[in-house]
Amino acid sequence: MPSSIDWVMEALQIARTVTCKSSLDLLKISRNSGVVRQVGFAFAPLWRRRDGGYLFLRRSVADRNEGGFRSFHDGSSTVGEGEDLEEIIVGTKRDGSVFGFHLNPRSGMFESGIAFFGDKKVVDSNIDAVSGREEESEGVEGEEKPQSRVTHKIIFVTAEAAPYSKTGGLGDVCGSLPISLAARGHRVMVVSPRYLNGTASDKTFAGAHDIECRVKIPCFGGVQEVAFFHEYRAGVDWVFVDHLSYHRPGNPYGDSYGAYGDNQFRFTLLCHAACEAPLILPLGGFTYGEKCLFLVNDWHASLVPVLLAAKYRPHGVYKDARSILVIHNLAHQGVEAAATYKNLGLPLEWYGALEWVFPTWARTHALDTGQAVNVLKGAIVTADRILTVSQSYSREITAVEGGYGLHELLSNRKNVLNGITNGIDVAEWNPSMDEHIASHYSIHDLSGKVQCKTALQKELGLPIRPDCPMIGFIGRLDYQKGIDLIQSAMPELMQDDVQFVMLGSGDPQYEEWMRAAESSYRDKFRGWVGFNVPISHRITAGCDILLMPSRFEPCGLNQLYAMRYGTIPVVHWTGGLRDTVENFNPYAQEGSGQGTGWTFSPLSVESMLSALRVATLTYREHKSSWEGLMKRGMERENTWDNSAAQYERAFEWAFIDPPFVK
Ligand SMILES: Nc1ncnc2c1ncn2[C@@H]1O[C@H](COP(=O)(O)OP(=O)(O)O[C@H]2O[C@H](CO)[C@@H](O)[C@H](O)[C@H]2O)[C@@H](O)[C@H]1O
Repeated sequence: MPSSIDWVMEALQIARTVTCKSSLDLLKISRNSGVVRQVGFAFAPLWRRRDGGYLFLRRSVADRNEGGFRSFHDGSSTVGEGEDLEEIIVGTKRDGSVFGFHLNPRSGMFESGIAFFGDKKVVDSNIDAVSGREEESEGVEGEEKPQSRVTHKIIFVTAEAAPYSKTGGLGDVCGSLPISLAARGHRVMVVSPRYLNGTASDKTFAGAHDIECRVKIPCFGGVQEVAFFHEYRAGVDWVFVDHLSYHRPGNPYGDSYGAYGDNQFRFTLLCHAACEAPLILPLGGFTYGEKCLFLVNDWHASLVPVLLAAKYRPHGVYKDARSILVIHNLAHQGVEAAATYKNLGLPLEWYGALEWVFPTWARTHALDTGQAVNVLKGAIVTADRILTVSQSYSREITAVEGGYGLHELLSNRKNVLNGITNGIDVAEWNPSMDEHIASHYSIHDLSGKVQCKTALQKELGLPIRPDCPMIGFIGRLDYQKGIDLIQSAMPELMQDDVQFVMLGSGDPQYEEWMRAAESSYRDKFRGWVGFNVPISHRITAGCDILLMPSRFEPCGLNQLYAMRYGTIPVVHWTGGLRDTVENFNPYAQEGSGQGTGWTFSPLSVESMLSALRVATLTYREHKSSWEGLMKRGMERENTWDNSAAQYERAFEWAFIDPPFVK
C-alpha cells in the first residue's frame, strides 16, 4: 500500500505532465477499486507562497480524525509538517502546471483523491474528466482573467437581474457579479422570474428558451407548475422561472396601485423552483448537482436556506450544499400574517424559523397578538453565512438603529457576518464609451463632460449655462433615500445659483412633489418621474454633483457611478456611502488636496445644505481642487473582480464549516 506521501507525489507527477492554461476542468483520480469518493471542498488558504502559489489545508473534522495527514505540500516538496491533518489541497504554481490537489486519506490509506488540472483532457486509466464545459466565458481575447483556485457551482437566487429585470441596485449586482464569478472559473447559474409586462422590456427575455422541464410545487393549498427558460450568456446560465403570476403589467413587485398582494406566493414559487434547478436542469448537458452554493439575495430568495434545511436535508439531499444570505436591504423582510405559514410548503415543525412577533407598540389593536412570519428572518437563522454589501452596513445592522428589529439575531451570527462592497459594471458605466451620453471623456481629457452638461440642460429645457453648478439625484423615491430632506431643503437651495435635476419613481407623494417643484422653479429644477436607464447615464455624466442624503445605504451604486464619471458625490455619512466616499480635505498633500467628495452628518437639512454649499463654492472658486476631486474619483478601483475575490473567501469559509443546520 502506498504511503500518503507516495500518493501525493504520484499524483503530482501526473499533474506535471498536463499542460494547463485555464482551469475549468475538474478531473477525478480514483484509487483502489476505481471508486471515486468526492468529499467537501472545504479549504482555507494558509499561506500565499512567494511565487504566487497557494498552500491550502483543510481544517480537521472530529469524526474524520482517524486518518491524519501529516504534511503540507506546495506542489513540489514538503514544506511543513503537522499532526492530525486530514485533507490538503495544493494550489497553483505560477507556470500553471498544477491547479489544485485534494486528498482524502483515511486510516493511512487513500481511497480517492481529486485533482483540479487545466483544460487539457488527460487519458489515463486512473483519471476521467467530468463536467468540464467547453464554452469559454466572454472576455477580451488574449486578456488574462484572474482565476479562482477552488471553483464552485454557484446558484444566485434573486428577484431581479439586469438587464432582464431591474428596479434598483439588486438588479445591477445580480446582473454583473455572476459574470465576474463565471470569468474566474466558477460554474454560475442565476435563477430569477421571467417577468412579462406587455411592454418593450419583454424582449430582453427573447434569448431565453423553454428547456421543457416542469416542476410541480406544492404550496398555497394547491400544486403549481412552473417552467424554466434558459439563456447561456457571458459564461453564466441565466435561468428564468416561468409562471402566470409573473406575467402582468407593472414592475417586479407592484404597479401604480402599490405592491402586489401575492408577492409572498410569487417568491415562494421562485425559491422552490430555485432549489430544484440544480438537481434537474441539464444545462450544457450536465446538472449542477447537489454540491453547490446558493447565494440568496434579500427576502425574496430567503426561503431557500430554510427549504434546504427543512425539506431537502432530512431526505439526504443537499447535505454538502451551502447557502449564503446576501442582504442588500434590511428594510424589506417579507413579513406576512402568521396564518400564511401553511402556504409556504414547509413542514409545520419549522414554524419557529420564520416566527415573528411584533412588539406591542407595533400592533394595530388590542386583540392583535403581533404573530407573523418573517421570511428574511428565516434565512438569517438557517443560512450558513451572511453577507451585506458594505462593511459599515454589516456593523450597522447589528445595532438597534440599523437592525430593523433583526439586530439581535444578526448579532448572534456576527461570527459568520461580513461586508463586501459592491463593484460596478465598468463596461456599462464608462464615460469614454457610454452610448447614452452626448460626448465621451476620460481622466486624460475631461473636455467632453461639459458638453454632456449642456446637452442635458438642453434636453431638460433648462437654461444652457456651462458654469452653473448642476446637482443631480437618481434613485427610488423612498424613505430610505432621504427624499424628504431634499424636499425640505429645496426652497432654500433654490435661492442659490444652481440647477437641480431629479430622476426617480416610487412613493406617489414624492412623485407629485417633483412635478410641483418643476413648475415652482422653472429655470432651476427638473423632476423626471419614471425609470429610465439612458437618462440616468446622462444625469450621471452631465451633473457636477450627485446628492445622496440616504437615511441608510447598504452600499449605494450611484455614488460609484458618479465618481467614475467625474461627478462629485455629496452623501450622508452612512453605510456603504461612508466606506466609498472619502471626504475632501483641501489642505492635505501640501495643498493639493485629498478625497473624492463630501460626507455630511448628522442627517439634517442644515448639514446637507452646508455640504452642498461648500461643494458649489469649491466648484466655482477652486477649479484645480475640483479637477483633483474629479480625477481621484475617476481613478478609483471599483471593478467587480475585487469584490468577487472577497466573495470567494466567503465561499471558502462557508465550506470549511459543516452546514449551519444539518
Ligand atoms: N428612476 C430610475 N431610472 C433609472 N435608473 C434608476 C432609477 N432609480 C434607480 N435607478 C438605478 O438603480 C440603481 C440603484 O442603485 P442603489 O445602490 O442606489 O440601489 P437600491 O437602493 O435600489 O439597492 C439596494 O441594493 C444595492 C445593491 O446591493 C445597494 O447598493 C443599495 O445600497 C441598496 O439599498 C442604480 O443603478 C440607479 O441608477
